[in-house]
Amino acid sequence: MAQLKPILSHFDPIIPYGPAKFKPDKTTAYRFRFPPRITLWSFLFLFLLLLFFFCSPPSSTSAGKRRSLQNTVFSGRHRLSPNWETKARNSALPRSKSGFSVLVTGAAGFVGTHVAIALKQRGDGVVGFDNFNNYYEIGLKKARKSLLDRHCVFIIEGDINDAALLGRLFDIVHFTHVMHLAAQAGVRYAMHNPSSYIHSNVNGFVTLLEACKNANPQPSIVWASSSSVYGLNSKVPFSEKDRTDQPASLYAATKKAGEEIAHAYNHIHGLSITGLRFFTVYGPWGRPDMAYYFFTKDILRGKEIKIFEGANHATVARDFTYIDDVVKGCLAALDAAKKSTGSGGKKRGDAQFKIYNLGNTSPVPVAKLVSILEKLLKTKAKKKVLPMPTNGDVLFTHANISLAAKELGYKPSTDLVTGLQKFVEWYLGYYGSKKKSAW
Ligand SMILES: O=C(O)[C@H]1O[C@H](OP(=O)(O)OP(=O)(O)OC[C@H]2O[C@@H](n3ccc(=O)[nH]c3=O)[C@H](O)[C@@H]2O)[C@H](O)[C@@H](O)[C@@H]1O
Repeated sequence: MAQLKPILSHFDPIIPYGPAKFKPDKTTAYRFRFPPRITLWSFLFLFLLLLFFFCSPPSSTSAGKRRSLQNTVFSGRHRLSPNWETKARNSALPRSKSGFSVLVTGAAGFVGTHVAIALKQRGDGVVGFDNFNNYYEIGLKKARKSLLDRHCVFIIEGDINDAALLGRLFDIVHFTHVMHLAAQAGVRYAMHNPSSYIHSNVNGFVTLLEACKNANPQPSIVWASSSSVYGLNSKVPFSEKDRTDQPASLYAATKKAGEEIAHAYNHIHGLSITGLRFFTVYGPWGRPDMAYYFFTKDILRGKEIKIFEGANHATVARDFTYIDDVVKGCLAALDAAKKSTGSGGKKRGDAQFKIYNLGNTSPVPVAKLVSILEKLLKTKAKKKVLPMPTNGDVLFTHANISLAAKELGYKPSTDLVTGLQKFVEWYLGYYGSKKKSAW
């Protein structure tokens, strides 16, 4: 019985352990009948059964515990397809012996979809992982999933906070690499839903790193940090050596926290970790919460768009980076990632720790972005110039990419006009083919 107390207390801390001081009121007391003997025996049997269930020792290996997930159809709030394990194993198989086996988190997201397809196309095995949350239209995420299906990339619907599911996944697939792109993105949304940033970018990241740490073999990790970590840094172009201790948004703060957490896991557990600071990535299959995307939608609808400017009419500019260039940077970072050194959750030697900027090195004012869109859409925008709200935005971003160029061979080659042209073509095709007008 001594063992039972803490277990029961876990389930219902209100249940008292000592004899209950239960005083039946008179109305119930007079109706009370002593139960028949058969009922008493049934209760006793049930009680012993429960006692056996709760007191039986837990499986000695974490793998044993996870095995119980094998036949689970639901994990958290997510629905797993009945044969998800077989599908994941198959999808993770590289075409050649030297190919990677990569887990791509956030695979139904913008960058995740592109990276997963690029990896598959070059012969690597890929398993996608995404929680399909409703931060923006789920229909777009489902459409990206269909695209992944067509490229034979299997995607698990799960949350990176689901430690049991991740543990089970790492048991059945020995991933060589993890491309971690699942995150709560968006700079301004952090004002509305701050906890979602902590949930995904801090808790979720730690849960994933724990799973990687415990995996045998440990995978090498490449993950998406953000240009926003430079915050109020005014030294341009932004170099990886510049200060990143002045975040201007909670989003930036959680990405910066991610970089520090990654360092701790690298230092303690021997995980090989590479962080990539993305600079305003745009392109086909992009994110509807980003300015270039909703500007396109609003220009076509004839709806007013707001163009922010700094104090004294200072220009607001971004180092917009085209998706194909970022994908090349991601793949190069995976290729350059050295192996993790830990095993059995313990560090066996120093492991690689890297951070790279992946930008375009040519900032463009937001007003210029709008004029390019106007030309491509052959429609005049209804513009309203407003002071930049103090909700997390920074005035400008500009990447110094010499480190990524030197160590990854990273060389962005798409200018904003070319990239936006590809985006607009995709946008018109995607929403046009849905037969219902998006504008
Ligand atoms: O590079 C990054 O690290 C970040 O890039 C983007 O953040 P942001 O550059 O702010 O991109 P948008 O939200 O698309 O904004 C682009 C520009 O348009 C401006 N803007 C935005 C909205 C608006 O109504 N008007 C307007 O002028 C913003 O001030 C900003 O200068 C992404 O949303 C982040 O998830 C990402 O991490």
